[in-house]
Amino acid sequence: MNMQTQAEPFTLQRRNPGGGTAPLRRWGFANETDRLTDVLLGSPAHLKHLSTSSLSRKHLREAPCNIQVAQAQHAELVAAYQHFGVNVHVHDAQPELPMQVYARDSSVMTPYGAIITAMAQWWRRGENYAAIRTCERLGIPIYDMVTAGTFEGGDFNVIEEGCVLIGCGGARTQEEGARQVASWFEAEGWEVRIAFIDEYYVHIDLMVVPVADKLTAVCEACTDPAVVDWLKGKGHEIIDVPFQDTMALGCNFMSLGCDRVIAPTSSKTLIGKLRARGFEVADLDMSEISKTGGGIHCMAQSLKREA
Ligand SMILES: NC(=O)NCCC[C@H](N)C(=O)O
Repeated sequence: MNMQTQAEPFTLQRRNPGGGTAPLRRWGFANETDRLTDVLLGSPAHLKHLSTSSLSRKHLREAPCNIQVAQAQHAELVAAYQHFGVNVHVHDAQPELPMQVYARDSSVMTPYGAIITAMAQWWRRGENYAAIRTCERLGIPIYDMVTAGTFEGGDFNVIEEGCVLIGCGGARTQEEGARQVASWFEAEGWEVRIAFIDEYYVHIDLMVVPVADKLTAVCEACTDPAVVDWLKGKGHEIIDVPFQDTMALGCNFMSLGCDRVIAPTSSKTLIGKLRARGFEVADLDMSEISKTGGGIHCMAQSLKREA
């Protein structure tokens, strides 16, 4: 029997309310640092530089994004995934969705299927419906959909197998949404920690991103020290990313597993520390596209990772 015949059928709600939902065979991952085989990206075809956050507003005032350059930078990102042998899946581009390039946010992959989130800003809400269609097209069963307030995918941060850090800034992910998702994963037997952050930072994946097993990049200058202690208490080594780099999305990179990382060129300290540890780092100039408020991690959703 091949993988395809073993794949679970597409469904709109796979979650077992009492917990014990079976992990998927065809899609998903145990953690965010195993070898990435399939990634979901969004097209920048209809990207617009909108006033979405303090960070994007600052660039909008000073030097708005050159969309053509941003699109070329995104093409380099796609090429990098392909270079590393990752299968790239892309949402169908829709002119009504100017932020669809940030594929991390409208849905979230889990070991049990995708969560359809609930975007906070009206110009991103349609991305949730588009994500349902993408799941149907790719045959990814939906675990569940967020119905209690708003919840954005950049706030669902799998720290290690069976452990998730949920960001809650209020403006994007509301406490109601965070608690609903937390309750699902607690029922599955996961350790769940909610991190309250200032809405200035938009999502928790601006400041905390897993690199490898027990190795996590954190901007210690803006991350709650209790979260840093919690990570250390779990045996994680921390790679500290400077505040200024973090504000330029320098802590927002993608682990491909097997000591390979895609990171923004501007994040010199992180790249230096990773290379010193023997990591292969593909560094890409993301400076133009990131003016619109997100980085490499925000633009990617792991669909499948293999141990
Ligand atoms: N996970 C992320 O941090 N995503 C970045 C989203 C950027 C987009 N301009 C937004 O503000 O929604």
